[in-house]
Amino acid sequence: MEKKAIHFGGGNIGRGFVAEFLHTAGYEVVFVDVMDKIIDALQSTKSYQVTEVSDEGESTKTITNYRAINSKTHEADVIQEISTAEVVTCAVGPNILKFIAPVIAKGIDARTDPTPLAVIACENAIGATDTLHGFIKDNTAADRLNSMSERARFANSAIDRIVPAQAADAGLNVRIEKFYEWAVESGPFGERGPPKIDAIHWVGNLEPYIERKLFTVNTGHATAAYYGYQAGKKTIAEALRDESIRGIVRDVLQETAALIVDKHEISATEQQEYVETIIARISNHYLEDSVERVGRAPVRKLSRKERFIGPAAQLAERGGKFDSLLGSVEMALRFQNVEGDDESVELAQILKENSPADAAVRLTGLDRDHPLFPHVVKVVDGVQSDAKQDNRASDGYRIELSPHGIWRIPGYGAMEKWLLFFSCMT
Ligand SMILES: NC(=O)c1ccc[n+]([C@@H]2O[C@H](COP(=O)([O-])OP(=O)(O)OC[C@H]3O[C@@H](n4cnc5c(N)ncnc54)[C@H](O)[C@@H]3O)[C@@H](O)[C@H]2O)c1
Ligand SMILES: O=P(O)(O)OC[C@@H](O)[C@@H](O)[C@H](O)[C@H](O)CO
Repeated sequence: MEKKAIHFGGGNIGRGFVAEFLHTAGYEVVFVDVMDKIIDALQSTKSYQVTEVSDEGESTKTITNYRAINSKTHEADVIQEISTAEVVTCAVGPNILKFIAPVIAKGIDARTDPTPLAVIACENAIGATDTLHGFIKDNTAADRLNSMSERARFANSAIDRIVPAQAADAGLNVRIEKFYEWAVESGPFGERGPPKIDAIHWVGNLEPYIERKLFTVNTGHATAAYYGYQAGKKTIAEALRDESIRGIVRDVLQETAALIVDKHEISATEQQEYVETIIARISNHYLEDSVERVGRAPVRKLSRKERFIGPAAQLAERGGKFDSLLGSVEMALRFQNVEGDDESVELAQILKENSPADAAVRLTGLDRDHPLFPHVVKVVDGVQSDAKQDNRASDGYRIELSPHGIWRIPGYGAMEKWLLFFSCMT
């Protein structure tokens, strides 16, 4: 019988990465999504194309052998498919895991196959599969919990491939970078071993892989996005062509490199090479990756285990340097009321309604006695003070040099951008 994988989230990484590699590994892929447009397109086509773009040119693969189900309207079908599949993956965003858990729990509960289902969440988050597992347990009857490992095994993953938002007329086709890395824990599969998916690098200990990825690729990416946004840049590549932003990204990645080298068995030379590869990857101008996509969901990105506070907190605990990371935190806090980004509106509201310390707790989840906490409160205070000044700004303008060497008139987004441009030119 043909191998079957169920993939939640037919978006960019779902179609351009996970489904591509499941397809190559010989799986029929059943996409599950809630967006009618994506489901309709997947149901009415027999193939789509994944095109890798790089300096070496373009290379296209055709993905076939898939079906699609809308879980909003056909939950029973999804349960039935999960009950007879080998693998369940997802790439829906870390905040959506709680919504897909109930249907996965029902599908797992309905299984009779002696081989447990392999569940792998492919999100940019530390322990995303553990988080999903927790929600699945919450949706499983108490008397079925002890035997759940006979029906499903849960493995965390680190997934790396840049898939920007696609052109409006692209349909299902996806343009992506050539580079990819997919590391998944092997331990949860025990003696039976993991499923055979060649693109996956199975590892005993995922922590070095996920921390190195999140605290280099995503920390650098988000830093370029937030500084780039303030400077009026459209894409990450454009932001990184600006020497001052490129320098800031390098400074931030020096700090996270110190943590990674100190904590994991990764040499300084190896990490430096990795940093250079990442800067080259995120500078790829063929991808046209917008600063808004990479900066999306700032509340999530400012949270405790995420790309800025995660490494800065660990560096503070170890007596390391973290001021460049604080600069990225400041720029993330300034990513407010961005069109189409609900979290950027929520961020503005949180900053408006809370004291600096309360806002810092709410956004970062840091304990008040953590060594990083007073530094974050100071940054929050600065951003809030600027917002208050802006409200009074009709009386006149205040021009200041930010700690990161950027001239700005706080609150005057567009003028900040011109001043940054001007300060970079002089
Ligand atoms: N794009 C990248 O470069 C990249 C790379 C590595 C990891 N990731 C991670 O992959 C995840 C998805 O990112 P993306 O860029 O593909 O986002 P995306 O917005 O393109 O795709 C998300 C998809 O999930 C679907 N979805 C939302 N709620 C759902 C639900 N309840 N059930 C089923 N589907 C649902 C959406 O309709 C959408 O199709 C994120 O965690 C992201 O951090 C992205
Ligand atoms: O997906 P996010 O919002 O966590 O982060 C945005 C980008 O940094 C991210 O999608 C990268 O493109 C990806 O992590 C590269 O592997």
